Parts: sequence; structure tokens; C-alpha cells
Amino acid sequence: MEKLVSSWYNNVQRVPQDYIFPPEKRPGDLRVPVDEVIPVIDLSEAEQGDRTPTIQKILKAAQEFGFFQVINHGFSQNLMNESMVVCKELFGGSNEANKKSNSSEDVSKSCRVKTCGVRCSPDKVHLWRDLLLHQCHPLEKWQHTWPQHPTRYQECIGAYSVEVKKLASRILALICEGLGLKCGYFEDEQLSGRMFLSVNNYPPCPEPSLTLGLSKHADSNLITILLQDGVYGLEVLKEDKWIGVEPNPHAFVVNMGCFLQVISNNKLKAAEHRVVTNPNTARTSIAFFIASLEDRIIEPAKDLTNELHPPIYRPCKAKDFLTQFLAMDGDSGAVLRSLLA
Ligand SMILES: O=C(O)CCC(=O)C(=O)O
Ligand SMILES: [Fe+2]
Repeated sequence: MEKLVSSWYNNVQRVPQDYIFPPEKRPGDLRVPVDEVIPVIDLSEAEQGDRTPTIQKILKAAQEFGFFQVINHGFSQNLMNESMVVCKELFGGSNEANKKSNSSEDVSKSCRVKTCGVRCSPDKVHLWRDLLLHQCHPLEKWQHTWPQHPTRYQECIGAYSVEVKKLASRILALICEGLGLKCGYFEDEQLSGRMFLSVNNYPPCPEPSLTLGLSKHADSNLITILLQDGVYGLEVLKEDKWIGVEPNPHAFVVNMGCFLQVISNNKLKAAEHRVVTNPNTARTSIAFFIASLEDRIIEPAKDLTNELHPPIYRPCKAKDFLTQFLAMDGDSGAVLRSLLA
């Protein structure tokens, strides 16, 4: 088992060789890109009456950027703060006992805090990240398998999972309406019934220009709802330029996955993104992924295709998509191209 970055980063002044990306993949100059801003959408406006303006903003952002942030979403700020604190504690924080127990061989393999070995990165370079990844739906099936340290983890993240699932459904309902799909299209258990959560920890890095917390990728699911702490790191690729996602611990970042790009017949975009590191502060993020059951066929929605707008992609089972995705080292663009009709 590889040692967690959070357990040794403090002892090094240089990034170890196997964490250094090839020059063309390195973040290099780390000034925060400010050319464009990822749209921030106030969800309370849709609750107060006409949903149309909010839907239009969501669709536009999902088309142009594949990303947006939502504020005034109704999610309890206390629960957001508490979840972030609990997740930071997972990686030790000040508590070495937590860190050791969560990464020890005693913890069920599916719920162990681990680091990202070379297999996590298409470039065969290690990532400057530790993470915990687990399923969360149905809650009763998984909650007891989650880490027992910190002791509040299961309860707090259980509540978080329930609330973030509701938020995801609300956002998917707005997208559904915006695309002109029949009401409840995304509520199908086969299509959106696989949910998992990953807690990412990016420790401070002595040479952020050489390495990455997460290399360029698009998510291979339907939609992702991400909570970040106040530390910069997430960047989105748009027309060959990286755009920084402003850290806002009161907002959720929403991004479209490849399945939504296929279903929407390219109306919405699964944008590539990456995470850069910084020398001073650890960054934590909590990503909630809505994905499809393995046997669900993913294809352009029938209501969005006709003679004038033929399906751009061939139907493909969710599990075959994922197999391809892994075989192509997470190159979502290549997988999508291989599915062109
Ligand atoms: O940590 C982040 O901000 C992004 C995480 C991410 O992109 C992912 O887990 O797929
Ligand atoms: Fe991602």
C-alpha cells in the first residue's frame, strides 16, 4: 500500500520524481486564470416564482462551460461546515490516530483512505492527493461500512448524502425542463440510482508548478455536485484555456458528466477539469457523483433527436462506457469519439 501524501509531505522540500508531470502537462505558471468566470447561479430565484430565468442560466452555463456554481440553494450551512470539518479530520488534521486507523489494513478495502497511485493518472505519474471513495445509496446499505473515525463521520456524512441527493435532484429537474425532456426523466433509478462520494485531500505542496492534485479529466457519470473549502485548486478547460473556479464554501460546484453529454446529444458539455496544488494550505473537497446502474443503456434521449437532429452517439451500456474509460486511461474525449454514430 502506498503511503498517504498527507503522512510525508511535511518531510520533503522537493516534489519526488514520480510526482513530476511531463512538461506539457504541468501547471507551470500558477497565476490564477481570471479571463472568464464560472457562472454563479442563485437557486432561490426559481423557488420564488418563474423558474424560466434560472433554467436558462443553468442551460447556458452547462452548454458553454459544463460547470456552474449554485448559491442560496437551501442546503444547511451548518451541515456544509460540519461535513467539511469531519472530512478534514479523516485525513488526520491534528489527529494522527484518525489518519492511521482510516488507512490501516483493518478497514474494509472499499472504505479505506488511500492515495492515488500511478493507476489513478493517465500520465502514469502519482497525484498529489489522498482520498476516500464510497457508495452512499441506499444509505442503509452503505453507511455502516464507512469510516468509524472521526466518530461523527457516519452520521454527518449520512445527513450530507441525503441532502446533497435532494439538491442534485432539484438541479436535474431544472436541467430536464430546460432540455425539454419529459418531467421526471432523470428520476429513473436505472439512470441515476448509483451514487458515491469521494473526499479529496490535497496536502500543501513544495513545488506546485511541477505536479497536480488531479490531472485533466471529465467525469464519467451523469452529474457531480462538489463542495470545496475556501482553498483554490479546481480549474476548468474551456477552448484550450484553464479557468479557475472561485472557492466558495457557501456554494456547490455542479458539473456535467459524460452521460449527460450523451443523453443531451451534445447540448450540454462534460468539461475537462483538473486540480492544482498550493504551497501553503491543504485543500479538501467533497464530490458527490450521480451515476447510472451498470446495465443502463446510455444514449441520446429520443425526445431530443429527429431527422434534423440525428443522434450523435451510439447506445452504450454504462458499464461498457466505464470499461472503455478505464482502458483509455480516463480520456473521456476519446471514449466519446469512439461512440460517435
Ligand atoms: O477536488 C476537486 O475540486 C475536483 C474533484 C474532481 O474533479 C473529481 O473527483 O472528479
Ligand atoms: Fe472530476
